[in-house]
Parts: sequence; structure tokens; C-alpha cells
Amino acid sequence: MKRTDYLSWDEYFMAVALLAAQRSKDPNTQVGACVANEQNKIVGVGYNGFPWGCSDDELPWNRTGAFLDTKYPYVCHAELNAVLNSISKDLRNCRIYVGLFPCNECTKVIIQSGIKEIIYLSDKYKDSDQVKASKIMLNSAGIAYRRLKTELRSITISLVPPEL
Ligand SMILES: O=c1[nH]c(=O)n([C@H]2C[C@H](O)[C@@H](COP(=O)(O)O)O2)cc1CO
Ligand SMILES: [Zn+2]
Repeated sequence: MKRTDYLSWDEYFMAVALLAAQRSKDPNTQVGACVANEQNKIVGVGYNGFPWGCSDDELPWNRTGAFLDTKYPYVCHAELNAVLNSISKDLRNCRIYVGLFPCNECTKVIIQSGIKEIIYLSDKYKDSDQVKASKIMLNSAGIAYRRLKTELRSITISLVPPEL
């Protein structure tokens, strides 16, 4: 008899996004994103981090202070990286799974790439103008968004082989 406690596609792609988020060096918010196509194949994954070649040791991770002394002008968001890392430029009819509701800049990238649905976990910045702008654009463009529904509270991955 087959297992019944396997991950759904939605849980699986969100888990991939959350695993990618664990690569983030951001001390405050780690975000991951995973793009899946209509055949449920992963076509792109990303997390928030500084651009290629920009040293994590030189750029700041601060949230406050003078703009140029914070992370905000420099960090590439998870969704941008997931789209840029995708195997195809054409993401028509794909879904993006992301730990945090996309900001307005990522929403523009998502819409322009052809992605048709956003599945998110947290909407902790829902009262910000950025997220409000995202929803205005998504509603206007007819792009669906929904919070992941799952009974699971966590997914454990053991790196210890079962025989040990
Ligand atoms: O959609 C997003 N995707 C994403 O990767 N991020 C990143 C940028 C920052 O590194 C971090 C947000 O930082 P903070 O929560 O400290 O303001 O999350 C932030 C958002 C939402 O603004
Ligand atoms: Zn963003």
C-alpha cells in the first residue's frame, strides 16, 4: 500500500523555498522562493542575498541608519533571484512559492515573467505600501495569490542515515 503521509505538491515546493531561505545571510528575515511549472517541475529557486561578487563581509545587513549603510539598496530579493535563476526566460503559467508576500518590485518581475499564481506563507508586511501596491497590481493583472493551506506545522529533514 502506498504511503499516505507524503508531501503535497504545494507543501513540497514551499519546503524547497524554505530550504533555500536557509542559505540567506540576512540576520532578520530569510526569504526563499521556488518557481514550478505546469508539469510540477521546479524551474527556478532563489533566496535573498547580495548580488554576485558583492561580499557579504563588505556590505551591511543593518535595517536602520543612513540608507547606504543599510541592506535595502543592495539586497536581491528571493523572488527576483528565483526568476533570474530560472532555466527559461518564459515563465508563463508557472507558480511561485515564497515565504513572504512579494514586495512591489518583485511583483513587477513576477508579472512580467508570466507567472500566474503566487503561493505565500507569511504576509507580515501586509500593512506596508509596498505590499498594498503589489496587491493592486496583481488584482489589476488578474494574477492569483493565496496563502499556503496545510495541516503541517514543520517538515523535518534528518541528515543522519537511518542505520545510525
Ligand atoms: O518579498 C520579499 N522578498 C525578499 O527577499 N525580501 C528580503 C529583503 C531583505 O533581505 C529581507 C527583509 O528584511 P527586513 O524584514 O529586515 O526588512 O527580506 C523581502 C521581501 C518583502 O519585502
Ligand atoms: Zn521583493
